[in-house]
Amino acid sequence: MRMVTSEQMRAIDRHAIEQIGIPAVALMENAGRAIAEEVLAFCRLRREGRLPEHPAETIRERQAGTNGEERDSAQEHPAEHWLILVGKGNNGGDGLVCARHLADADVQVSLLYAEEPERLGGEAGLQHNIAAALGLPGEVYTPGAVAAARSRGVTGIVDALLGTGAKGAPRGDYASLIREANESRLPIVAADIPSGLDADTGMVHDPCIQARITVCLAFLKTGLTQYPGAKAAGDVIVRYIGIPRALPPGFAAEVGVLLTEESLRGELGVDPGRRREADGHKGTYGHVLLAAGSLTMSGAGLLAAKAALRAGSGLVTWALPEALLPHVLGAVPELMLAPATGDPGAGAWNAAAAPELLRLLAARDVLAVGPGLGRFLGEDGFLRAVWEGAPRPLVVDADALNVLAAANGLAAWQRREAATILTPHPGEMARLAGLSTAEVQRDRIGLARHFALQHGVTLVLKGARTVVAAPDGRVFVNVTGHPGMATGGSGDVLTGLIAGLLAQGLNAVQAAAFGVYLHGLAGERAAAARTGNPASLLAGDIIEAL
Ligand SMILES: NC(=O)C1=CN([C@@H]2O[C@H](COP(=O)(O)OP(=O)(O)OC[C@H]3O[C@@H](n4cnc5c(N)ncnc54)[C@H](O)[C@@H]3O)[C@@H](O)[C@H]2O)[C@@H](O)CC1
Ligand SMILES: [K+]
Repeated sequence: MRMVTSEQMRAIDRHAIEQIGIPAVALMENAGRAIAEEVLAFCRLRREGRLPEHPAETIRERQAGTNGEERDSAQEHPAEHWLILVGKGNNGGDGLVCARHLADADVQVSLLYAEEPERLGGEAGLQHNIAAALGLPGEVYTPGAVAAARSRGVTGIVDALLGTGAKGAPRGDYASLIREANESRLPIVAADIPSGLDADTGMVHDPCIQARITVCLAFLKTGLTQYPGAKAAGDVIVRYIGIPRALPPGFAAEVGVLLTEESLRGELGVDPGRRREADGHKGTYGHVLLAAGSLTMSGAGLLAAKAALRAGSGLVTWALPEALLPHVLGAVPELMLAPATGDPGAGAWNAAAAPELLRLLAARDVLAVGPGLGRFLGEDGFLRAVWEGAPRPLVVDADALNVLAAANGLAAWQRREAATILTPHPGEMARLAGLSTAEVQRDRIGLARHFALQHGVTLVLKGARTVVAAPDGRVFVNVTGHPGMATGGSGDVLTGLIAGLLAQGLNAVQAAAFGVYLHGLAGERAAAARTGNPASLLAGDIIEAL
């Protein structure tokens, strides 16, 4: 599934209307009807008592006419009365079309305009005229209007106040309407995006609609994929409105992609089934070299190494401080162990290990460095030697990222010839980019894209809805996984997984994207296989579920 910024959406809209000649009013008609269909689907679930208590914050696409919601009769919605909040732009126009279709399905509707309806222009003005001609009841907002509507028996709200044309935090009566709508505790279906959401970054302004469902029009907006926006959006349903799926020339490489099995096969060219050749042997599937672990964090190395094996890497060699060897010997019998030189006996790394690693790497396909590495004397020289000397794909994680950050970020490091994948969590990203964690989270997609482009690396910015950014500027967002995966060792598993996929010949972007997708999916399966409660998940369970 592709995702666009508001600017990209505007350009795609313009292309559809001006170049292809699809009338804007036809698009608005489809948009409003799609929203009405989703409201009716919601009403049906509620009537049948099948509504989950909370939205699952999922993102899916639904085709017109495939939601099983043909046409509901009055008998089916005897008690439904929806309040439509109408802004003055095209988002409001969508709301007015939606109101008309709901009324036609015998749902009672009331229109609540944020501004004098005479100020609605273009297609939205046209829709106002139609609503007036039909006699749909409407009023202009005055304080307390939502509570008053609720006391008149309103059962749900359509938020058609602000869409992709919104600039900054909602102002004036728009802000008051949003606050009143949230305070009403009525279920809210948002048109295109929740009003108050930054459609590009996922940041929420104060106030922002807290929707139960967001019916996103034409293409998924990137801001709906990132928290806190994803929470404000509730369940996101992307609906086709007649804008051709084929993007205008030059757009294909620009827009982001949501990671699904379909996009893995399509945009990324990955075979998620990972068929192995009948005549393959362990050499066919690559050899990972892992530099990880220290005395108190040997588990990080074990987890990463095991995950690389589970990812399907033919062989895995774990290079580790010599003093660790007796403790981990036999823990994973499939592993090969390479005690690193220069261990002063304390189970810590040493700068002298770098040449040894590079020598080992000559007969291996990929190097992953970082999990449980610890901080040590000469770490900067160690990492720099590896960075500059490794002619194979390199995955940099955890403490190795902190070494990079301490060395003043990537600016002072030469660009590597072979692929480089960095896998920071938001705190590590903040250190790498010289920002605060809050600043990183404010625009995860934008920052990841910029960083990857600037430094020529593949960046995996972890956290809920992990972002993968490619050195050519493409971005991918992952939706698999759950908060139970925020547990010690989970990142080490991801590093091993990505390295294992690289060893099997996937390129850096494929391995990073497929790795985060699989990691989340395995986490979901692991939680389901246990108690179903994600909180009890251990990182090792993710490996077992791979
Ligand atoms: N062809 C198209 O362009 C289509 C657009 N569609 C809808 O149109 C929306 C975009 O419409 P518009 O570009 O007209 O913009 P919006 O409807 O998002 O709102 C823009 C209006 O709100 C006001 N406004 C902006 N920021 C504000 C703020 N912070 N506080 C208060 N008022 C503010 C502006 O004065 C402007 O008139 C989409 O989100 C979608 O819902 C759909 O109808 C499908 C077709
Ligand atoms: K909206």
